[in-house]
Amino acid sequence: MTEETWGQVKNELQKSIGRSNFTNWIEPLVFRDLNSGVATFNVPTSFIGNWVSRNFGDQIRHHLNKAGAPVSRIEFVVPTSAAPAAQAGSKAKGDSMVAQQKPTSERSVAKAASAALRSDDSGLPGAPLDSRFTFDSFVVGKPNELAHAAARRVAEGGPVTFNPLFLYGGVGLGKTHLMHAIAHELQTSRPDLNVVYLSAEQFMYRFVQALREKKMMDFKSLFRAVDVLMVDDVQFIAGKDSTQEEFFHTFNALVDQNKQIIISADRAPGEIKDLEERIKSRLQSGLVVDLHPTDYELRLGILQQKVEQYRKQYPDLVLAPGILEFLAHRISTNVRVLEGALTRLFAFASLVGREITLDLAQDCLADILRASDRKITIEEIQRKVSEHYNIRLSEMIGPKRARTIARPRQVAMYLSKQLTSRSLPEIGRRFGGRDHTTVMHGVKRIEELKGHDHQIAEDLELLRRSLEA
Ligand SMILES: Nc1ncnc2c1ncn2[C@@H]1O[C@H](COP(=O)(O)OP(=O)(O)OP(=O)(O)O)[C@@H](O)[C@H]1O
Repeated sequence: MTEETWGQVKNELQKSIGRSNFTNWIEPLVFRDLNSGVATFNVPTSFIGNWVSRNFGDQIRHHLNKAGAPVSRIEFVVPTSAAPAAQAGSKAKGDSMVAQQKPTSERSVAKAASAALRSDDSGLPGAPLDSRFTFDSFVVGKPNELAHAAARRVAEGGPVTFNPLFLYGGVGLGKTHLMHAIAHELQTSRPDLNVVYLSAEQFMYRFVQALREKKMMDFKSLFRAVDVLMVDDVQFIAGKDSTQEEFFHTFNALVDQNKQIIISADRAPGEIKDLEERIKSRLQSGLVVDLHPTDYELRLGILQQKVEQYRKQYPDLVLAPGILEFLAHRISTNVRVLEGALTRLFAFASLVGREITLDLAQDCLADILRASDRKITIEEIQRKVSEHYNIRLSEMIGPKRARTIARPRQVAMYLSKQLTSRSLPEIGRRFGGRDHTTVMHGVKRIEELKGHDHQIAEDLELLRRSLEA
């Protein structure tokens, strides 16, 4: 990749993210080199690197690939001579921040936070939205239909019926996408509303900054003037006592004014460790919906949609039959990985000017395919089995011995033994600390039943297929 390509990409980025974002976040990046698919940029501070990685990483990669640079990952490096600055937290989506600097001081957190506050034109506390995350580009399938329907309802901007809307699910399953989609929709249909989206991490930075600069009143009034507040990845504030406290007050103030709140996390409120009980119960008081792991059909739908998008720019793209089915089958980790695989495949094919065949896909995605080799977890088994028999997950691992609970529990134990490499004691531990002999007994019982009880045999087959999908 040349300086010129980066120049072109910068022009594209300016169009898609707006001038202010561009000046704050993209202009400070200095292209260093491109090696084995990794594009490296110098950044003045790790805060900027983390922010860019989180908020614009996918877009930068997308435009680089479009401009013909085969980039699968982006790294941001703070040159050692640069002054130490803030660490914006460790979570960088896909792309990474290579920190070559001293640890964070509180002062630098405050500095970083003030950069964050300046990040939008309006002076409001929101973070930038990704223009690609809309309802139109969100593919709906069984695993996410409820979350999608709830998000749609909130996006209508009508009277607040459930508050908060709490969306949870594993990495890369579309929580951020749905939240941005709600924000886009509301910005168009209800421009009068003050809609604010930010991550829990950003909430904390702003809070810390306000404390240090003795501007708590400003902070409070800024957040209390919001009509719709969306906080992404709320698990981040677990264990951070004063941030939790402030979050709780903000939350209550907004709910009291009947303002809509939307929260996301990687797990259900009750399962977030080190989160105060009163916050957990507040978070549970509205509608809690989860995004289930993708199934084969949803993955295929997402891939088809991405190809359609891509075809608009590259009408000559030739895909051999069965490629998308192959990818949907083999890459079941998360949607981000699936998208990354497709982007890499397109970039590679356009670089070498070849049709995308199964061989090419296997070759160019070998590492992703290896890493995605399906690993079924006991938690997934417990969840699927509870759903199948319509019992609660807590009952599955709880003490009840009634047949209606004990049988599904034994089925889940049996499947855990069959489909994972966990030992009997390990399985016992995951089932509410049961002894390995209990697990052994459960597994044997199901083996026996399977031989003559058709219903059980059918249940097992169905569950196995859905777990391996
Ligand atoms: N149903 C879907 N249709 C289309 N794209 C999707 C869908 N689900 C996820 N994606 C895409 O997958 C990528 C990851 O999604 P997103 O960032 O929303 O995940 P997340 O649940 O917020 O993950 P994390 O826990 O890492 O924050 C995005 O590019 C998003 O557009």
